[in-house]
Amino acid sequence: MSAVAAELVLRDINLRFGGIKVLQDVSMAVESGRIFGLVGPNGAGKTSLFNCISGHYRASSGSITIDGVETSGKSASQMTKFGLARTFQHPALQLHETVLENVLLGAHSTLAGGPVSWALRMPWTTRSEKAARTEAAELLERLGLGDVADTPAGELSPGLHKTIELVRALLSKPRLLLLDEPAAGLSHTEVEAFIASIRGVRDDFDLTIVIVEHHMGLISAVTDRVMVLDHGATLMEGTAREAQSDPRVIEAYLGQASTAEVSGEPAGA
Ligand SMILES: Nc1ncnc2c1ncn2[C@@H]1O[C@H](COP(=O)(O)OP(=O)(O)OP(=O)(O)O)[C@@H](O)[C@H]1O
Repeated sequence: MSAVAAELVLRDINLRFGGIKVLQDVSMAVESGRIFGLVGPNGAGKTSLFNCISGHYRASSGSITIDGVETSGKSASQMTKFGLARTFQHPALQLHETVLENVLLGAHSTLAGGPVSWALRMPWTTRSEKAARTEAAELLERLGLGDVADTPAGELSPGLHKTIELVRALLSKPRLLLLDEPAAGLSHTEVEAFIASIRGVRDDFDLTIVIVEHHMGLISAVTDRVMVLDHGATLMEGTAREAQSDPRVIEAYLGQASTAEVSGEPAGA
């Protein structure tokens, strides 16, 4: 598989848990190299859709393809081989380990050999691990974490935890990157830094990116297109600007306790 940004196509995705319909006939197409936003009120089904794409959930029906190859039904670890990496709403880090060690957890899918040769520390494994360390250190530098590479992750802010997760995802050399609420818990300055860097990351690493996010300022600044989900179904698709002025979207958000989300104010900044 060539290392070119992936094309992602979803057709009629349905997801049910018992009698609950979490996703209903959701379709979307993300062209290679685009940054695509997935927005909608709380409980709309955004993370569930991510989970279907990343193999953490199995869709009840529908098709998911990456560069035309069917991937629905594949496990999360198999999806890594299709060039997919993701971050989570709540980063799962080893807080006592250093930033570098946490990032290296993302390198296993690209290390030579397997668990047996890693445990026996065979020469090719050691070489590969050394290369991963160098690459991780370079990536940390590139994303502004070079100075804290040897600091325990627990000593850093929640915003920097998100960056560690992003670096970890990039280390697996993805072609398709799913970011689940990258701005949640970030300060205003950290959100601005993320906005300033994400398009460069997309270009430098030749990625297609899908972002779930409530922060409409961020979505407007970085996405090419967005899809709005509500109650598990597609409400509209278009540019972020079109979404923000769409009466259906405004109404869906007005049903929520806070209307700040659609007006572009940061959530929790
Ligand atoms: N494993 C599961 N079992 C049962 N219901 C689930 C499961 N996962 C998600 N759901 C339900 O699916 C619906 C959509 O949840 P989801 O987390 O995908 O929404 P979301 O749009 O990401 O919300 P938020 O913006 O608050 O993160 C919710 O009603 C949720 O309770």
